[in-house]
Amino acid sequence: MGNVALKGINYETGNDGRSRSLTLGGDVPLAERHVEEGDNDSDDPRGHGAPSLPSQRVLFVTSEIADFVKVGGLGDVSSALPRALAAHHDIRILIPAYREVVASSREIRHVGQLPAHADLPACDIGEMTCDDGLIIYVLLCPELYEREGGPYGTGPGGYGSSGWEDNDVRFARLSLAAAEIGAGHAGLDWQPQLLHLNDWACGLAPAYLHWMGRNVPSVFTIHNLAYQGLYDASRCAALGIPDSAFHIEGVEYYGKLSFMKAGIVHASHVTTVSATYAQEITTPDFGCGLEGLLRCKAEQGRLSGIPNGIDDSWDPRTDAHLVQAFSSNDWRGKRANADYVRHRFGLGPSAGPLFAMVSRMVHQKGVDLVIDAAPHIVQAGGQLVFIGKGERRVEAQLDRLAERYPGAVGVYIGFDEEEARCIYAGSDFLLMPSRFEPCGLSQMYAQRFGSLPIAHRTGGLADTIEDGVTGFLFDEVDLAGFMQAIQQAFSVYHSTELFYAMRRAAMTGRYHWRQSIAPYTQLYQRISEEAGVEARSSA
Ligand SMILES: Nc1ncnc2c1ncn2[C@@H]1O[C@H](COP(=O)(O)OP(=O)(O)O[C@H]2O[C@H](CO)[C@@H](O)[C@H](O)[C@H]2O)[C@@H](O)[C@H]1O
Repeated sequence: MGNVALKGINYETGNDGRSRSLTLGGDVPLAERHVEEGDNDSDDPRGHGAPSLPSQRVLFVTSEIADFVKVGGLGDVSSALPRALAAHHDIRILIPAYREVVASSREIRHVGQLPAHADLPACDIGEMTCDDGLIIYVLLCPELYEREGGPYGTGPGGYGSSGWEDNDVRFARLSLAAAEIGAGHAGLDWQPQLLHLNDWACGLAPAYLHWMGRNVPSVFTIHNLAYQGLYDASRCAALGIPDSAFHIEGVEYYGKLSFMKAGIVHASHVTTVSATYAQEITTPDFGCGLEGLLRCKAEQGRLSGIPNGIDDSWDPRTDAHLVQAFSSNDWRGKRANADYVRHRFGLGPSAGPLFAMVSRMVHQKGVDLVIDAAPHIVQAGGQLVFIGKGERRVEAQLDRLAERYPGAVGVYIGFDEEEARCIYAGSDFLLMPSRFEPCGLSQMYAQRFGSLPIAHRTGGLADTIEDGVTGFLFDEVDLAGFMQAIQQAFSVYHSTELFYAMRRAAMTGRYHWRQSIAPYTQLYQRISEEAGVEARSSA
């Protein structure tokens, strides 16, 4: 057995070359992990401790889904979470019929129709069935959704509401369609018992149900509170929002109409995607002006955090996107991916660590800090690759960085899932100094692929990274704090045994969607029972 230590962490190597354990301070086990390949998933398809509660008919409403259109993490969640929940529920999805959806080779059967309402046009509902049986309802309205460009606009809008000029109409139409399906008004032969709505683009759905006088329970999940869907108050009439709703207890946010606030106010329950972010958004630093309302929801027991997971496709042993598969028993594939990434990004061969950033390039993600840290990383013998899309100014800064450090910094401005997977697989460290991070999927993907995240201790990053065990966390979002964590990463990198122990620990992270089935099932059950009680008492 070997034994090395860094900052209070003792590391023991097992004789069999497979079992490892990490302890803090040498005494108290912080995380004892027996690293066996393949032990990270439960055999129980219904999930860890999934309760034997009744199955529900759920309509999962989203503005992006990785099967067709993905801007960021919401696309991944929309593709994976309903599939995990389908083990226990009759769950179907509603998305706008974007150009990519209509152009896909899947058959779309027309199954429903919705009339115009205020300035929201009439539309049809199509149904498509995925290979795995998942049913997706698509909202057919070519004038709103069939366009060249992203789901929110052509620019660096991210989840923003300010991309396409008619985004208020586009996503009010989606919200109203969800409400109409929920109310049984769409002519479908299927009616959900509850709606599961995601982010600002679906925020008006529970509000429309409320204005219709329909008691359909709903979960509203906040993936990112910073994007709120704010519009001029004068747009209310066009969107079919009653005048009486425009007040501080309703959809008004400092004189504007807020889709996000509508969802929070009117949904039966609000969730967000990690326990820490659920707490953070009740404070002024993270609440984006909605902290008072969210605190109130929390006090009523109507705000909770259910962490995201990752799906089976993120497995370095089987991922066909990788240059070569690998596992914690065989690192040759990891090295082959690193060679590919270095070549692909024009970097020279190096014995130093490869740092990566895979991200929407926006202020939230702290890319400015990474740009400031880059010269220090290069000077210390590291290399850096960036893949991302976002604010034009940031993209230009990244291009300049690559020009300044040829052979040491590589940049790809764009979105490419396959390259992103190779980068997770090939890199040694993932940089994620996010100012806030509701959950974050990238750090989980990186861990799974043996790349240690270096991240700000916030939101889901704080919940999914064990500092010094499965990655590195720093407390203040400033260059000094970030650099300290980077320096720690360098010293771990040069302490080979510890580095490989951390890699192995990171790769066994138990972040699977199956773990979300039980908490969502309990929540669905609770809000359905409450809605039933309410209906009986008002009958
Ligand atoms: N250029 C590129 N090419 C290819 N892939 C790229 C890419 N840029 C980013 N990605 C991918 O986009 C996804 C990003 O997901 P994250 O959850 O990390 O952040 P995001 O801020 O988008 O999500 C928001 O919603 C999710 C879901 O709830 C929360 O986890 C998160 O905290 C919140 O900010 C990952 O799958 C990543 O690999």
